[in-house]
Amino acid sequence: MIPHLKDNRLFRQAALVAGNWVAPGPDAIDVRNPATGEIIGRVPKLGATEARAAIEAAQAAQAGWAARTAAERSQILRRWFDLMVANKEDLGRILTAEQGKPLKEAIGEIVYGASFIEWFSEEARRVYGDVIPGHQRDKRIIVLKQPIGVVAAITPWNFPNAMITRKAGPALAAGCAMVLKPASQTPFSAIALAVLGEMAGLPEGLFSVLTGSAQAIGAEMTGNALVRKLTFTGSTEIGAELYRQSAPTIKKLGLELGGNAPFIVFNDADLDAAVEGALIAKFRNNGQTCVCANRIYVEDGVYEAFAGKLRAAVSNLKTGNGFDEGVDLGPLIDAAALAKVEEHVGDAVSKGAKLETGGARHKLGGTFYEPTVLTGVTEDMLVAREETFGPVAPLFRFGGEADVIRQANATEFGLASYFYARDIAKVFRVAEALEYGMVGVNTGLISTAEAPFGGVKLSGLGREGSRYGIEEFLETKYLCIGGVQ
Ligand SMILES: NC(=O)c1ccc[n+]([C@@H]2O[C@H](COP(=O)([O-])OP(=O)(O)OC[C@H]3O[C@@H](n4cnc5c(N)ncnc54)[C@H](O)[C@@H]3O)[C@@H](O)[C@H]2O)c1
Ligand SMILES: O=C[C@H](O)CS(=O)(=O)O
Repeated sequence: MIPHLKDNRLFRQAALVAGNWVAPGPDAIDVRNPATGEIIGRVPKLGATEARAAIEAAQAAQAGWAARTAAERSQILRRWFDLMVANKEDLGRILTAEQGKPLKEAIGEIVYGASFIEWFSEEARRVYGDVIPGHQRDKRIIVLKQPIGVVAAITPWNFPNAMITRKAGPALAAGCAMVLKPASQTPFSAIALAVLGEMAGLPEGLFSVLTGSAQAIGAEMTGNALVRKLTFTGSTEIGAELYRQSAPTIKKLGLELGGNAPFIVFNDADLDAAVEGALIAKFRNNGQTCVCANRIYVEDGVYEAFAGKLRAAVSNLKTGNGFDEGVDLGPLIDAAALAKVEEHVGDAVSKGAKLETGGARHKLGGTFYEPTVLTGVTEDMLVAREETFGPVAPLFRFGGEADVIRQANATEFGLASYFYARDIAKVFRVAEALEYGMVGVNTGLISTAEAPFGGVKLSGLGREGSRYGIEEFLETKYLCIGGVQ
């Protein structure tokens, strides 16, 4: 159970399948608090049969949902948003219990996640088509935008609320239905969203939440022809597998995948602002975000000054249980995540990097790790090539713009990137040269519902959020009307 909830209806140990709540069976999945290892609850282990039932119910519900006016859909989404905000403390407590991030940060994610429902409750009423001048005297050309239909969504553990609403918001606003499989580590945030969705008036069967076997549920989602769009957020490896599985039914795909973000500090940067930006871009969610600064490049002229400021700031970060007052960094999600962080730090130090602060498991034990700053990092180290996904800030030195652009782009990923500089000509040159879907200029926090979130290369396909985000859930139909004399 989750202590101190104001409304215990939000913590439900069940999955929502085709409008029915399904309780855990004998093969239930245990969900643990990553900070303590304690079991906080259990969810049913569902598979292809339940996924198929949910998809068929979604197909049936979607037609009626799409037939409603845009204003009617907008009003229900707005109620969903209002309920999320009204219950943000409870939703935050559920999120901290299953994911580990500090409660203040978890509530921040609820507000951020709710903003996608708010944004797309507004976009719902602005899905416009076109009327195009005919190519012949008797022809009229009309372009319609129509909902793609049944959408399958698979989401990760690191943002167990916002990665769902960033998909459900535009999908439902467009008139689609959704079958969701959340991460098994963090199902209760998704279930709480479904509870609030029912309260808001989402029709039965329109939104299902399936907990259980990722492979079995995923195979049904990718193989079932009724599913016309698959939207996935997670690792590039799994995203590529789902891409392959979806090919026989030619589904529309949305892939929000891994990252390897460079964070560049030029000689003319505001160093204090750059340190503040690095703290956010590197240590938000304990370094477990896809847009985290994975490589920090600092120009020769300010390297020592920046390294000293960052070391001092990181040394003040407090690691602990997300429910405890004043905690900045929670636990890593599991032992595998801890092992990867240790591997990256050990590899860097063995190849000559210097530990400025941290660099070891935290005295709290479990999956807690000390916030770490490394200097003297070079391109041959693992941290240069792989997504660390933990509280490790590796500082590379560079000399000159061309050098750092080459280093920054030397990766198969292309999600987020950041740089600090004040010369306006340099700002435009560097922003245009970086091969990424998103560029933060003099800021370390770029994620917002107003902007198109997404990447290039192995970081994925499509965009989420902004006016572009709803297009991902629409089909374009062209009418050619003849005989109009
Ligand atoms: N681009 C983004 O917006 C974004 C956001 C968050 C996380 N991520 C990326 O996700 C990764 C970390 O998250 P993760 O560990 O949950 O990723 P993951 O790929 O292991 O899991 C993501 C989701 O896919 C499911 N899954 C796993 N194997 C599957 C299969 N064979 N078939 C169907 N579903 C399957 C999981 O249960 C989970 O729900 C990192 O690489 C991170 O960069 C990207
Ligand atoms: O992990 C990456 C998510 O997209 C989190 S956020 O959108 O950057 O907050």
